[in-house]
Amino acid sequence: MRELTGFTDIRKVDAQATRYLPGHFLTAHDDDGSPTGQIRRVAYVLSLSERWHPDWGGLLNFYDGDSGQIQDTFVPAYNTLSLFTTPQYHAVSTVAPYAPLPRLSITGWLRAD
Ligand SMILES: O=C(O)CCC(=O)C(=O)O
Ligand SMILES: [Fe+2]
Repeated sequence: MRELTGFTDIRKVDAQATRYLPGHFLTAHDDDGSPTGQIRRVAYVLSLSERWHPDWGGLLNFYDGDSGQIQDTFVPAYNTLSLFTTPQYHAVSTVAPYAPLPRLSITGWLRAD
């Protein structure tokens, strides 16, 4: 991961398993860990929902700063690892009431603290 990302000071990784059900969401935030002493170089999302349709929500949207404009979207895709540098504004859109599956993933940060 150091070689892939170019951050040679990465020395640990944390992880959390997440399960978004209909109605779940994550509002815009930038993953800045400095208030708690964490140095988060790269965020990752390992998507584990076996199939997913964008109509079901749960989209990982990236904002252009805090302007509210969406500049990129990652749709959950099974067994796909998404990486992005932090801090960067992003959010997970609300999972639709009719989504037939939970949005499953393992997420965390590659850290230099
Ligand atoms: O689950 C995702 O796609 C992103 C989660 C996230 O942004 C976070 O936990 O900080
Ligand atoms: Fe995040």
